[in-house]
Amino acid sequence: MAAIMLTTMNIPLHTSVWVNSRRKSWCCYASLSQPDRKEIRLGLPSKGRMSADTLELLKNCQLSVKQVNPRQYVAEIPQLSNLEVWFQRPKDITRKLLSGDLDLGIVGLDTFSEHGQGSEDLIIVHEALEYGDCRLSLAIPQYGIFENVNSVDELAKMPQWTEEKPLRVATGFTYLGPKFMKENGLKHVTFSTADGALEAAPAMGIADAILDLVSSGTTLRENNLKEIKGGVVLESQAVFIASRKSMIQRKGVLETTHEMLERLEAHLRAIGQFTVTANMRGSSAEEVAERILSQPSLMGLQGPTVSPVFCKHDGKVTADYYAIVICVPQKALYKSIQQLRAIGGSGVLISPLTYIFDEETPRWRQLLSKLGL
Ligand SMILES: Nc1ncnc2c1ncn2[C@@H]1O[C@H](COP(=O)(O)OP(=O)(O)OP(=O)(O)O)[C@@H](O)[C@H]1O
Ligand SMILES: O=P(O)(O)OC[C@H]1O[C@H](OP(=O)(O)OP(=O)(O)O)[C@H](O)[C@@H]1O
Ligand SMILES: [Mg+2]
Repeated sequence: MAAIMLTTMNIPLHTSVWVNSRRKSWCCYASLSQPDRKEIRLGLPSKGRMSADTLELLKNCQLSVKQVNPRQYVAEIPQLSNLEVWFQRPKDITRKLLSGDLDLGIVGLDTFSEHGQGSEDLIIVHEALEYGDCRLSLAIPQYGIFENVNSVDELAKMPQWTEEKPLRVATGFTYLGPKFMKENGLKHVTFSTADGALEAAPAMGIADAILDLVSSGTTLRENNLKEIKGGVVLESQAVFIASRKSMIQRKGVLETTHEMLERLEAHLRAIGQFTVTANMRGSSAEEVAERILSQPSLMGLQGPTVSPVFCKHDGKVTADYYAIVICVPQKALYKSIQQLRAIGGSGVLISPLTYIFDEETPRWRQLLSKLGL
């Protein structure tokens, strides 16, 4: 941790550092992009829903975060040299990427969209880390004047909303909320905000509608609220984000981004995929391959690997059997086994795949082109 302590103590004299004891995080109003900082900084969610799943994902990518104790906000990933992990609230991760105090981060797309506010300096490097699924959705009461209102259009057409008496919406999403209402033709709207338990606002008479995150829908139902057609502002899951400036200007950030992206993609691509090996009698590798390719569930990622199994008969080495290896998604597994058997496959072995490394990750190309490189 010596390097990290050095960074903290290296803050220039003109910097004002303030400690917010309630949130136990510190912010730095110094030179925003910190050009002299040598370490690469990755922001990860400090607590809440995203935290454990983020650490689990990185562990599965062989990027385990080493945290000395859970109350410490800084850690490291030994596989990634010169990288500091800073645990922060998701919204602060986005803000600190914008200010240049972090270079990389993992947050929900909802937080990214709300607090990133479309900034060109923030880039989504991987848009689907496959956890933290939820949607930002508009909800209204199931009762009273809303009983027969089931879509945003119907809500917009209600005669009740006027300049003097606008639709009152409670939300923590004060950037995305107004933007969505404007785009959907809701002219007379006012917003109020709160940090949590927004679902109580309509029953308390504070708001007519709420705009909040929904995953199971239980909280809405328990509070007699309903989602409406056209009311989903965005579908969210965890995303890997980076600062454009950092990737271009700060030494090592682009390389670290590449390594993380490769590992993330290799792991995520392998989820739910299995390698299937089997033996098959045949006259040649091509003939066996043709039989396999005649079955729709046996195509594999790039067609089957077919290798001869050599035996010695009467002093002569021949290949009567072929070993085949294919990659099959879990949902097609049983069908694949049936199809393999139908074409003469025997001794079928199945094992889960851990990583699939492609020649080049498709997202890496996209990233380079976004960066103009
Ligand atoms: N049902 C859900 N409700 C809220 N967030 C969800 C839900 N399902 C997934 N998420 C994801 O988890 C994130 C919330 O994580 P967390 O609770 O750590 O932060 P937070 O509540 O925004 O932080 P804070 O406590 O500072 O408000 C959301 O931004 C979203 O991406
Ligand atoms: O659709 P569901 O599965 O019911 O989840 C949605 C609820 O979860 C979140 O609240 P959280 O638990 O973070 O509490 P808070 O609103 O007080 O922050 C969100 O703000 C919703 O209220
Ligand atoms: Mg919360």
